[in-house]
Amino acid sequence: MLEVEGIHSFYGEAHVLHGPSLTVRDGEVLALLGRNGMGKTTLIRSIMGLRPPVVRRGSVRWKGQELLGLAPHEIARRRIGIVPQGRRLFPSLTVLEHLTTLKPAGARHGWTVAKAFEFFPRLAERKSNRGHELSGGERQMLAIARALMTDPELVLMDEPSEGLAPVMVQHVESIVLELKRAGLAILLVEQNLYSALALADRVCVLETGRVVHEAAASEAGHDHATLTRFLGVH
Ligand SMILES: Nc1ncnc2c1ncn2[C@@H]1O[C@H](COP(=O)(O)OP(=O)(O)OP(=O)(O)O)[C@@H](O)[C@H]1O
Repeated sequence: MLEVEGIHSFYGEAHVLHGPSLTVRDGEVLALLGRNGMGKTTLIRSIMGLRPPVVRRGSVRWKGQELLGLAPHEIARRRIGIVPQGRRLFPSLTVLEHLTTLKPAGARHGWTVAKAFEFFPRLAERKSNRGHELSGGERQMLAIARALMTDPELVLMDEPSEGLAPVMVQHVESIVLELKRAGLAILLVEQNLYSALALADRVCVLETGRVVHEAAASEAGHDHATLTRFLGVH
Protein backbone atom coordinates (compact mmCIF):
# COMPACT_ATOMS: atom_id res chain seq x y z
CA MET A 1 0.00 0.00 0.00
CA LEU A 2 1.19 3.52 -0.87
CA GLU A 3 0.22 6.27 1.55
CA VAL A 4 0.86 9.87 0.59
CA GLU A 5 0.19 12.18 3.48
CA GLY A 6 0.13 15.96 3.46
CA ILE A 7 2.99 16.58 1.06
CA HIS A 8 4.16 20.07 0.19
CA SER A 9 6.21 20.32 -3.00
CA PHE A 10 7.96 23.35 -4.38
CA TYR A 11 9.67 24.49 -7.59
CA GLY A 12 12.06 27.03 -6.13
CA GLU A 13 9.77 29.22 -4.04
CA ALA A 14 6.65 28.25 -6.00
CA HIS A 15 4.50 26.18 -3.66
CA VAL A 16 2.67 23.70 -5.92
CA LEU A 17 1.40 20.83 -3.76
CA HIS A 18 -0.51 22.01 -0.70
CA GLY A 19 -0.68 18.87 1.39
CA PRO A 20 -2.59 16.33 -0.69
CA SER A 21 -3.09 12.90 0.85
CA LEU A 22 -4.06 9.73 -0.96
CA THR A 23 -3.74 5.98 -0.67
CA VAL A 24 -3.20 3.39 -3.38
CA ARG A 25 -4.17 -0.03 -2.08
CA ASP A 26 -2.57 -3.24 -3.23
CA GLY A 27 -3.80 -4.27 -6.66
CA GLU A 28 -6.09 -1.29 -7.26
CA VAL A 29 -6.13 1.37 -9.96
CA LEU A 30 -6.48 4.88 -8.56
CA ALA A 31 -7.06 7.54 -11.21
CA LEU A 32 -5.67 10.96 -10.45
CA LEU A 33 -7.78 13.55 -12.24
CA GLY A 34 -7.59 17.29 -12.55
CA ARG A 35 -7.30 20.04 -15.11
CA ASN A 36 -3.97 21.09 -16.61
CA GLY A 37 -1.48 22.52 -14.17
CA MET A 38 -3.21 21.25 -11.02
CA GLY A 39 -0.17 19.30 -9.82
CA LYS A 40 -0.69 15.72 -11.03
CA THR A 41 2.76 15.33 -12.58
CA THR A 42 4.30 17.08 -9.59
CA LEU A 43 2.66 14.52 -7.30
CA ILE A 44 3.95 11.59 -9.39
CA ARG A 45 7.46 13.07 -9.45
CA SER A 46 7.33 13.73 -5.70
CA ILE A 47 6.43 10.10 -5.00
CA MET A 48 9.20 8.80 -7.26
CA GLY A 49 11.86 11.06 -5.73
CA LEU A 50 12.45 12.93 -9.01
CA ARG A 51 13.83 16.46 -8.81
CA PRO A 52 12.47 19.04 -9.31
CA PRO A 53 10.23 19.50 -7.32
CA VAL A 54 11.56 19.54 -3.77
CA VAL A 55 9.25 18.04 -1.16
CA ARG A 56 9.58 20.07 2.02
CA ARG A 57 6.93 18.47 4.22
CA GLY A 58 4.73 15.40 4.51
CA SER A 59 5.35 11.72 4.01
CA VAL A 60 5.19 9.06 1.30
CA ARG A 61 5.06 5.60 2.84
CA TRP A 62 5.28 2.38 0.89
CA LYS A 63 4.55 -0.81 2.82
CA GLY A 64 4.94 1.29 5.96
CA GLN A 65 8.41 2.63 5.04
CA GLU A 66 9.20 6.25 4.30
CA LEU A 67 10.27 6.95 0.70
CA LEU A 68 10.93 10.69 1.00
CA GLY A 69 14.63 11.36 0.85
CA LEU A 70 15.40 8.26 -1.23
CA ALA A 71 16.82 8.53 -4.76
CA PRO A 72 14.62 7.40 -7.67
CA HIS A 73 16.70 4.24 -8.26
CA GLU A 74 16.30 3.27 -4.61
CA ILE A 75 12.55 3.75 -4.93
CA ALA A 76 12.52 1.67 -8.14
CA ARG A 77 14.35 -1.09 -6.26
CA ARG A 78 11.46 -1.16 -3.78
CA ARG A 79 9.30 -2.22 -6.73
CA ILE A 80 7.71 1.02 -7.80
CA GLY A 81 7.85 1.69 -11.55
CA ILE A 82 7.15 4.87 -13.48
CA VAL A 83 5.83 5.55 -16.95
CA PRO A 84 6.73 9.23 -17.12
CA GLN A 85 4.89 11.95 -18.95
CA GLY A 86 6.26 12.25 -22.48
CA ARG A 87 7.69 8.67 -22.32
CA ARG A 88 11.32 9.83 -21.82
CA LEU A 89 12.97 7.31 -24.10
CA PHE A 90 16.46 7.47 -25.56
CA PRO A 91 16.27 8.30 -29.29
CA SER A 92 19.46 6.41 -30.15
CA LEU A 93 18.85 3.24 -28.11
CA THR A 94 17.03 0.28 -29.63
CA VAL A 95 13.91 -1.24 -28.11
CA LEU A 96 15.97 -4.17 -26.83
CA GLU A 97 18.61 -1.87 -25.35
CA HIS A 98 15.96 0.11 -23.47
CA LEU A 99 14.83 -3.09 -21.80
CA THR A 100 18.22 -4.67 -21.11
CA THR A 101 19.52 -1.48 -19.53
CA LEU A 102 17.29 -2.34 -16.61
CA LYS A 103 17.46 -6.13 -16.66
CA PRO A 104 20.01 -8.44 -18.31
CA ALA A 105 18.72 -10.30 -21.35
CA GLY A 106 19.44 -13.64 -19.65
CA ALA A 107 17.40 -12.92 -16.50
CA ARG A 108 14.89 -15.64 -15.70
CA HIS A 109 12.72 -14.18 -12.99
CA GLY A 110 9.81 -11.76 -12.99
CA TRP A 111 9.35 -9.60 -16.08
CA THR A 112 11.99 -10.85 -18.50
CA VAL A 113 12.63 -9.38 -21.94
CA ALA A 114 10.98 -12.50 -23.42
CA LYS A 115 7.87 -11.98 -21.29
CA ALA A 116 7.72 -8.30 -22.24
CA PHE A 117 7.91 -9.26 -25.93
CA GLU A 118 5.15 -11.79 -25.42
CA PHE A 119 3.02 -9.11 -23.76
CA PHE A 120 3.87 -6.54 -26.45
CA PRO A 121 4.36 -8.50 -29.72
CA ARG A 122 4.72 -5.22 -31.61
CA LEU A 123 7.85 -4.42 -29.60
CA ALA A 124 9.33 -7.82 -30.45
CA GLU A 125 8.92 -6.97 -34.15
CA ARG A 126 10.60 -3.63 -33.56
CA LYS A 127 13.31 -4.81 -31.15
CA SER A 128 16.21 -3.53 -33.27
CA ASN A 129 14.58 -0.18 -34.03
CA ARG A 130 15.76 2.91 -32.22
CA GLY A 131 13.61 5.13 -30.04
CA HIS A 132 13.33 7.83 -32.69
CA GLU A 133 12.07 5.32 -35.26
CA LEU A 134 9.03 4.25 -33.23
CA SER A 135 5.46 5.47 -33.59
CA GLY A 136 3.73 7.20 -30.65
CA GLY A 137 1.92 4.01 -29.68
CA GLU A 138 5.09 1.91 -29.88
CA ARG A 139 6.90 4.45 -27.72
CA GLN A 140 4.22 4.26 -25.10
CA MET A 141 4.35 0.45 -25.12
CA LEU A 142 8.12 0.63 -24.71
CA ALA A 143 7.78 3.09 -21.82
CA ILE A 144 5.39 0.67 -20.10
CA ALA A 145 7.57 -2.38 -20.89
CA ARG A 146 10.60 -0.56 -19.49
CA ALA A 147 8.75 0.17 -16.25
CA LEU A 148 7.85 -3.53 -15.98
CA MET A 149 11.51 -4.54 -16.16
CA THR A 150 11.91 -3.44 -12.53
CA ASP A 151 9.22 -6.01 -11.53
CA PRO A 152 7.02 -3.37 -9.94
CA GLU A 153 4.12 -3.98 -7.58
CA LEU A 154 3.00 -0.39 -8.15
CA VAL A 155 3.28 1.59 -11.39
CA LEU A 156 2.90 5.36 -11.57
CA MET A 157 1.55 6.19 -15.03
CA ASP A 158 1.51 9.80 -16.12
CA GLU A 159 -0.98 10.25 -18.95
CA PRO A 160 -0.13 7.09 -20.90
CA SER A 161 -2.73 7.90 -23.58
CA GLU A 162 -1.54 11.45 -24.21
CA GLY A 163 -1.20 12.24 -27.89
CA LEU A 164 -2.22 8.78 -29.11
CA ALA A 165 -4.70 7.94 -31.85
CA PRO A 166 -8.04 6.56 -30.57
CA VAL A 167 -7.22 2.97 -31.52
CA MET A 168 -3.95 3.18 -29.56
CA VAL A 169 -5.75 4.77 -26.61
CA GLN A 170 -7.96 1.68 -26.48
CA HIS A 171 -4.92 -0.54 -26.69
CA VAL A 172 -3.24 1.27 -23.79
CA GLU A 173 -6.47 0.92 -21.79
CA SER A 174 -6.49 -2.82 -22.38
CA ILE A 175 -2.85 -3.00 -21.25
CA VAL A 176 -3.69 -1.16 -18.02
CA LEU A 177 -6.52 -3.60 -17.35
CA GLU A 178 -4.30 -6.60 -18.06
CA LEU A 179 -1.65 -5.32 -15.67
CA LYS A 180 -4.32 -4.80 -13.05
CA ARG A 181 -5.52 -8.37 -13.62
CA ALA A 182 -1.93 -9.51 -13.14
CA GLY A 183 -2.11 -7.95 -9.65
CA LEU A 184 -0.30 -4.62 -10.10
CA ALA A 185 -1.45 -1.49 -8.34
CA ILE A 186 -1.55 1.55 -10.62
CA LEU A 187 -1.67 5.26 -9.91
CA LEU A 188 -2.94 6.60 -13.20
CA VAL A 189 -2.88 10.23 -14.22
CA GLU A 190 -5.51 10.52 -16.90
CA GLN A 191 -6.92 13.55 -18.69
CA ASN A 192 -9.70 11.57 -20.30
CA LEU A 193 -12.36 11.20 -17.64
CA TYR A 194 -14.22 8.41 -19.39
CA SER A 195 -11.06 6.41 -19.82
CA ALA A 196 -10.26 6.92 -16.13
CA LEU A 197 -13.72 5.84 -15.04
CA ALA A 198 -13.49 2.71 -17.16
CA LEU A 199 -10.12 1.69 -15.74
CA ALA A 200 -10.07 2.83 -12.14
CA ASP A 201 -11.46 1.44 -8.91
CA ARG A 202 -11.39 4.89 -7.36
CA VAL A 203 -10.79 8.42 -8.57
CA CYS A 204 -9.19 11.32 -6.83
CA VAL A 205 -9.41 14.92 -8.09
CA LEU A 206 -6.56 17.36 -7.61
CA GLU A 207 -7.18 21.10 -7.75
CA THR A 208 -4.39 23.62 -7.25
CA GLY A 209 -2.32 21.07 -5.40
CA ARG A 210 -5.07 19.81 -3.07
CA VAL A 211 -7.24 16.72 -3.14
CA VAL A 212 -10.75 18.12 -3.48
CA HIS A 213 -12.73 14.97 -4.22
CA GLU A 214 -12.39 11.21 -3.86
CA ALA A 215 -14.91 8.58 -4.87
CA ALA A 216 -15.37 5.06 -6.14
CA ALA A 217 -15.23 5.15 -9.93
CA SER A 218 -18.68 3.59 -10.08
CA GLU A 219 -20.14 6.51 -8.07
CA ALA A 220 -18.09 9.22 -9.79
CA GLY A 221 -19.56 8.24 -13.15
CA HIS A 222 -23.04 9.24 -11.93
CA ASP A 223 -21.97 12.40 -10.14
CA HIS A 224 -22.09 14.86 -13.02
CA ALA A 225 -22.40 17.91 -10.79
CA THR A 226 -19.06 17.24 -9.11
CA LEU A 227 -17.31 16.32 -12.32
CA THR A 228 -18.53 19.46 -14.01
CA ARG A 229 -17.42 21.56 -11.09
CA PHE A 230 -13.88 20.18 -10.82
CA LEU A 231 -13.06 19.02 -14.30
CA GLY A 232 -15.18 21.23 -16.52
CA VAL A 233 -16.78 18.27 -18.30
CA HIS A 234 -20.43 18.06 -19.30
N1 LIG B 1 9.83 22.43 -13.54
C1 LIG B 1 8.92 23.34 -13.12
N2 LIG B 1 9.32 24.53 -12.66
C2 LIG B 1 8.43 25.45 -12.21
N3 LIG B 1 7.10 25.25 -12.16
C3 LIG B 1 6.64 24.08 -12.62
C4 LIG B 1 7.52 23.05 -13.12
N4 LIG B 1 6.77 22.00 -13.49
C5 LIG B 1 5.49 22.33 -13.24
N5 LIG B 1 5.41 23.58 -12.71
C6 LIG B 1 4.18 24.27 -12.29
O1 LIG B 1 3.56 23.49 -11.27
C7 LIG B 1 2.15 23.50 -11.44
C8 LIG B 1 1.65 22.06 -11.54
O2 LIG B 1 2.15 21.46 -12.71
P1 LIG B 1 1.97 19.91 -13.06
O3 LIG B 1 2.76 19.63 -14.31
O4 LIG B 1 2.25 19.10 -11.87
O5 LIG B 1 0.42 19.84 -13.38
P2 LIG B 1 -0.44 18.71 -14.06
O6 LIG B 1 -1.69 18.62 -13.27
O7 LIG B 1 0.38 17.48 -14.22
O8 LIG B 1 -0.78 19.33 -15.46
P3 LIG B 1 -0.60 18.75 -16.95
O9 LIG B 1 -1.80 17.93 -17.18
O10 LIG B 1 -0.59 20.00 -17.77
O11 LIG B 1 0.68 17.99 -17.00
C9 LIG B 1 1.86 24.33 -12.67
O12 LIG B 1 1.52 25.63 -12.25
C10 LIG B 1 3.16 24.34 -13.42
O13 LIG B 1 3.32 25.53 -14.14
